[in-house]
Amino acid sequence: MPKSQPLSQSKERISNQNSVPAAAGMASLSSSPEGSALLKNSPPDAIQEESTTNPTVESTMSLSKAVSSNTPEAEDRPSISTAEPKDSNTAMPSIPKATRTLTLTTHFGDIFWAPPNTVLIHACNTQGSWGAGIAARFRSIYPEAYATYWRYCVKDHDPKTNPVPTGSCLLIPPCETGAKSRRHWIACLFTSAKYGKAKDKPNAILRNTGPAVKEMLQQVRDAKRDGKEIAGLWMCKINSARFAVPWARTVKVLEDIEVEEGCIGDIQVWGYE
Ligand SMILES: Nc1ncnc2c1ncn2[C@@H]1O[C@H](COP(=O)(O)OP(=O)(O)OC[C@H]2O[C@H](OP(=O)(O)O)[C@H](O)[C@@H]2O)[C@@H](O)[C@H]1O
Repeated sequence: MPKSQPLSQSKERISNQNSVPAAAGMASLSSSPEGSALLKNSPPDAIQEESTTNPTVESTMSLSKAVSSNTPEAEDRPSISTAEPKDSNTAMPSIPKATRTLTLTTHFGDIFWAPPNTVLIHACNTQGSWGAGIAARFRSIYPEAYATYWRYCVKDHDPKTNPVPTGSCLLIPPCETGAKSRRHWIACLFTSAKYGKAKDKPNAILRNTGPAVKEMLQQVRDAKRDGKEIAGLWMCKINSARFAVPWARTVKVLEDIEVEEGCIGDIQVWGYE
């Protein structure tokens, strides 16, 4: 396990706009639109229940059940009894699957302690800059992943003419080649177009966060389906420092995200506050 290192809150920005990083294996996974809600077809009288599964951690789980509402009235039924289904089950409406929402557990410590094959999740701008805060730590620990992020933002897209869409995610597989390098996936959530004073407003950052996380969950699911090893999802308190969005507001967005079938539904949040 790597040693704990002090949080980097340096105000200095590492200049990167003018330097082309060393090449690294491209690892962009394609975007897909937001997943559809499982209860889209629920009858209007569906009952919603909310329960907190574990009060000691920040977690929420929503369950929804549907009640039959489309049994035909007696007068609408055909008078010939053979038209009635013999097995009453065949007349039952299909019961929608329960939906679950994302569960967060909070942990005190450094996100870079994660075991191999963990996905480390952080918030990014679309300009190709990991210049400050935890992003600068990512840049120094994972230079080849940084090169992939930079190329995606600046070469595959163009910050001025064809920027990476906010509300999307770039999932970078483990790609460091150094002897001592850590084998981590890195999920870049594009929650703001710009950084510094030009960063998006908190409400826009929050609007971008839900779709970006959903896309990340889908990309992780697809990677697992392709046989890739994913040990779990670890996140820092995204948006909360340089992007200036109170952490509690981001938590609310995260805990409302519906987890699609086959997707990991738990994220460990690591930090020192
Ligand atoms: N080792 C560690 N383990 C666990 N948690 C750690 C940690 N080190 C720091 N934290 C915490 O991680 C949270 C996020 O803090 P950040 O300010 O970095 O990120 P943010 O999401 O608000 O903003 C994104 C923009 O910040 C960057 O820099 P630039 O704008 O480019 O200059 C990017 O490039 C984006 O654009 C805070 O709770 C820190 O305490």
